[in-house]
Parts: sequence; structure tokens; C-alpha cells
Amino acid sequence: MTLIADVSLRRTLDSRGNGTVEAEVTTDNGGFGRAAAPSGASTGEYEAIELEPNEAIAKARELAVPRLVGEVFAGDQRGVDQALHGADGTNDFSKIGANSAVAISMAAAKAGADTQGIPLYQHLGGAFRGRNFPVPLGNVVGGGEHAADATHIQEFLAAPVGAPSVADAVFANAAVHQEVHDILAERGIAAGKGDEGAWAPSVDDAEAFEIVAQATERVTEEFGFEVRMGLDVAGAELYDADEGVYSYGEKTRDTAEQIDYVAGLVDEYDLVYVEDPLDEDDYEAFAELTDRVGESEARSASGSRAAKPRDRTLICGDDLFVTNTDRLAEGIERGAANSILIKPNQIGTLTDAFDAIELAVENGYEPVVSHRSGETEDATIAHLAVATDAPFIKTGAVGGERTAKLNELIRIEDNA
Ligand SMILES: C=C(OP(=O)(O)O)C(=O)O
Ligand SMILES: [Mg+2]
Repeated sequence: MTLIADVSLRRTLDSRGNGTVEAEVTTDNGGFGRAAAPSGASTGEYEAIELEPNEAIAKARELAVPRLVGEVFAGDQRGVDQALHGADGTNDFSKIGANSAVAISMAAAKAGADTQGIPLYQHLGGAFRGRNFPVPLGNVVGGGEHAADATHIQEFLAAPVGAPSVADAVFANAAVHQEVHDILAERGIAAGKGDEGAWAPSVDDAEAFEIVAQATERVTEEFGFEVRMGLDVAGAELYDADEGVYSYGEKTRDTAEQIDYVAGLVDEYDLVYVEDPLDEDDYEAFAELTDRVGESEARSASGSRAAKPRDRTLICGDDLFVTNTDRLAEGIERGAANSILIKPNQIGTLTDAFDAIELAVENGYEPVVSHRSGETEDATIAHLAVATDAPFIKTGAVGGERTAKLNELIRIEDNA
């Protein structure tokens, strides 16, 4: 094992044009790792704290770097992340910033892999990883906090669950994205793109469902494997706690109506994945919805598919769990959701993200590794997903900072 010899930090650009923290870790024997922090827009209330980048960098230089350089082995990820927690001293990284913490944590992991001459996913996950690949969830239409004057539901996702390889899945999602463009053009609807590269047309959610369903059907036919649909409702952003309702423009739904609405969408569009359908404080409503649609069951008696059992729909907690084992433990106890979104910067270190994944898997919750709406060319999450055998990764469909992760998955699959 080789000690960390240097940690350098700088402010670089993210995909929204904001500053972010980039970290470089070098080791005694010349190992090197570089990583950068992503950043959310529809952030959960209970996430670790992101500081202004220059402030985060100054604090990390003062408090964290001295605890790492010459003190911790680069391959000892728990040691690195413990040093970061020790330097910060709070439970939400509000002192050095979760952006500094996560950049250093990921850069150290890359340096650890480099010193051993193995890929990052193998360093993190062990010698037997690299055979299973996550299904990429591709954001093809979106609005909410990611685009003005577009859909209320934040993300309409393509889910190529039948793809024989990750490369096929990645290209299927890109094809759905293109189909959506073509269908919008057929309908005479102009659309720009939101923060994650999804189309952001000024249509209501009902029309977005129609368009994405049509696009996934066309691609299913063209590619010869099943491409289904998923959603990130980002319910906390729609929820008005004073009124106790979810607001879709003029239309509002109370919690019981919201549960009915989402359960109806699961049936109507055969949704494979629904993230944050409800408010981030409402474990009870999450549990009720999970109970209704979260288990495999015979499809209710509607039409010709009545006899076909429905796969389990993943009800995923993002803002609900914020990659935090305490919040996940509460969810497990209360039966809220059956899946957790894993965003390392929500919690600040790779160790904490790993612990959340392990707790999830032990309890039958599916981990879904995820990007943020503000991203960089950093591809650590691709390796994290492969290292942990995560069944899904959410990292967009197109756009350089999104394809950085998707192309990395293709390379890992290709043993490149
Ligand atoms: C990726 C997401 O958006 P953000 O990064 O803005 O939280 C999300 O809500 O899942
Ligand atoms: Mg989300």
C-alpha cells in the first residue's frame, strides 16, 4: 500500500456553467486520481451541504488535506473517508463542503486503483465484478426544476430492460431520445433541452406520456428488445406542505389522489421505475404506494394482458433517502419504497454511498446509482454501479457529461 503524497484542489466548470470542485490525489509511488463533484438542482432537504466551491476548497485545504497527506494509504478507502469526516466534524459536511469531500473521496479511489494497475470498478468491487451491467435509465423528456415551462413531472425515462448488452441499451436510449425529437416535430412542437439533455417541450404531462410511450414502442420494435418507461416525479418539488397538495399548475392532488394517480400511471404505462412519487417527508405515503404497486402481482383484470404477471415496479427514494443509511433504515422499517437512489455527493463519500448500497441490498431494496443535473466529465458513477452490481444507473441519454458515463460503461463491458 502506498501513502497519499499530495491532494490538490481547484475550481472547474460543471455542465450548467457553475463552478465545482475538482480534486487530484497522487501517491508515494506515482499513483494518480482525478475526480470532480456534481451538483443538484432539485436537491433533497436532507442532503449533505454543498459549499460555494472556493470556500469548500479553502476549508478542505485547511482541514482535510493535512489529515490525508502522508497519513492515509490511497487504497484504504474507509481510511480516506474517515479522515474526511474527522476533518469536517459535522454530520452533513457543512464545514468542508460535501463537494470537496466527494471529489477527494472519488479521486483517492481512482489513485488507489491506479497504484494497483486495475480498473476502478475492480478496486471498489473486487475481482469478480465486471460481468453484470446496470440498465441505464435515460432521461428523454423533462421539466420540473430542470427546465422552465415544460412538464411538471421532472423526468420521463427510457428503460431498455430487455437489452442484451449495455452498449445496446445505451444506443436504445439515444434512439428513444431521437424518436421523441421526431414525434415532437411531427406534432409541430418546438423544444429545447433541459439540464440533463432531455427534451423540454411546453406540453402537459399527459401529452409527454403519449409521446414517450410512442417513442419507446418504436424503439422496442426497431431494436427487437423491450424498452419500457420510468419516471422521476420529484414529488417534493411539487408538494405544497401548507396546503397538503401536489401542484401540477392549476391542477392539485392531495396525498391520497397522488397515490392513486401514480398507481394509475404504473398500470397504464407499465412503468418499471418511479422515483420520488411523493414528498420527501412522507414515509407513510411511500409505504402505501409501494404496497400497491411495488410487488410482483397478477395484472388486474383489464384487457388482454390480464393474465400476465406484472414485474415489480421499483419505487425509488431519492430526496426521501438522500443516500443516507439512517433515513434508509427508517424507510426499511416502515416499508417505504423498494429501491434507493445512490448519489455519492448527497452523502459526501464513497464509503457512505457503499454502506447505503449494502444496507439496501441486505433488505431487498434495489440500488440505482445516479448522476446529478449539474455534472462533469467524471465517470466514477459508472464504475460504482458495476462495482456494486447495481441493477440500474440513471445518467441521462445524450450530452457530453452524460455520455462520459455511458461510454465508460461501454468501455468496461469491452474490457478496454
Ligand atoms: C438527478 C436529479 O436531479 P438533481 O441532480 O437536480 O437533484 C434527480 O432528482 O434525480
Ligand atoms: Mg430524483
